[in-house]
Amino acid sequence: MIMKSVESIAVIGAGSWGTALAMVLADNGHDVRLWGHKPEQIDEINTHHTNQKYLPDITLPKNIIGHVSLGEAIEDAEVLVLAVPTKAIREVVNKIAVIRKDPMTIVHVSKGIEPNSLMRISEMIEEETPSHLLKSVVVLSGPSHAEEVSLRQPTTVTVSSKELEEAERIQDLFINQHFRVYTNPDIIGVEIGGALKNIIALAAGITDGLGYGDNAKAALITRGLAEIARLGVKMGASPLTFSGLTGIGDLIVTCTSVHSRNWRAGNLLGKGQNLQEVLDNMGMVVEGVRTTKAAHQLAEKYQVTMPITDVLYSVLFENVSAKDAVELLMARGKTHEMEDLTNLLGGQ
Ligand SMILES: NC(=O)C1=CN([C@@H]2O[C@H](COP(=O)(O)OP(=O)(O)OC[C@H]3O[C@@H](n4cnc5c(N)ncnc54)[C@H](OP(=O)(O)O)[C@@H]3O)[C@@H](O)[C@H]2O)C=CC1
Ligand SMILES: O=C(CO)COP(=O)(O)O
Repeated sequence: MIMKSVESIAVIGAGSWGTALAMVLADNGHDVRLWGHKPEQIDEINTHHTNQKYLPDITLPKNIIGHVSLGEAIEDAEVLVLAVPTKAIREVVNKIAVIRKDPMTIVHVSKGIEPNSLMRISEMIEEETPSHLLKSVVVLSGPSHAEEVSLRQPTTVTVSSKELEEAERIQDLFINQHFRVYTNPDIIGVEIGGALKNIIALAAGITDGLGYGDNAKAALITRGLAEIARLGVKMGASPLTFSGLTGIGDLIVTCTSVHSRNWRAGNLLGKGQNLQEVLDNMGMVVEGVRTTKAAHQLAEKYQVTMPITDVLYSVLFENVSAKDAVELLMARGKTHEMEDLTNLLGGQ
């Protein structure tokens, strides 16, 4: 039994992931305030202890208190868990910065890269928060579908921060017998792996939707990992991070699960629906679409070859058909699987 001190924690964003993480923190005995911007949803959370739109048929612990007032939610909470889609991060952090008086630790759990600025989420948070208000930024990431976490099924994640002690402190807040939390000092690798796996999950959904099989999916996962790592290392990440939970781990869970919104969106695209139709019907965030735009720009900036990202970009934004995209990938010029052959051959 792990003994924990009780903290007041504000979870900002009452969608699937914010609600599931609020449950983990509430199970650990913390005083959890869950902020959402829809009064009827917060009323449902406080009255019925449910969040039917995002986690149907799950009963929430009674120590999760819903708030529509951001000021009330973050008051006295030294740790804030940001669980909104990447495109809402700046807006929400701005609102917090206006209200907040004391320094805070922000834990973000979102998986995306901002197009054009090409910033990781921790960088966006740092840019939007006055330095006297920001104690530290921690990212929590890894193979973790909210649907399974809310059922208290075994799950492993990683936390990372520029300050190891802060990551360890957040590890302590979340860890329990169902939810195992590791630390990793490589914040660049953790954020890049979490964001870019959504691109590959969209592609895996597409090949499933087209009727291709396990060979295609295994190819996407392994070659997807290769291009994510290639970019990540150029951006300053450790190559080892991509063989961990936030790299291959998250790729596996997202490319192979019907829980994944990115996989589901890709699947519908593969079956012939158009992007707008798919996104309109999803009702939840599909991060991989914007991140494909950002990764396409990153590949250009860092001069990295990212064939899967490139063909997915052409499907999403240039009207190339899914079937043609797969043919384009298969018809690429021949190449070596491992890029650094000299190292593999022992320096010969
Ligand atoms: N779901 C999962 O299993 C996991 C998700 N993640 C990541 O977590 C992040 C959040 O995803 P998830 O919770 O699943 O997404 P959902 O679509 O389930 O929920 C998003 C929540 O954010 C709210 N929101 C959106 N825009 C704003 C805004 N401008 N201001 C305030 N609230 C806003 C939505 O409100 P509304 O209801 O009004 O739309 C909703 O409550 C994503 O980056 C995702 O990649 C990471 C790991 C697992
Ligand atoms: O990141 C996730 C699981 O680790 C959730 O993926 P989706 O956003 O595709 O549902």
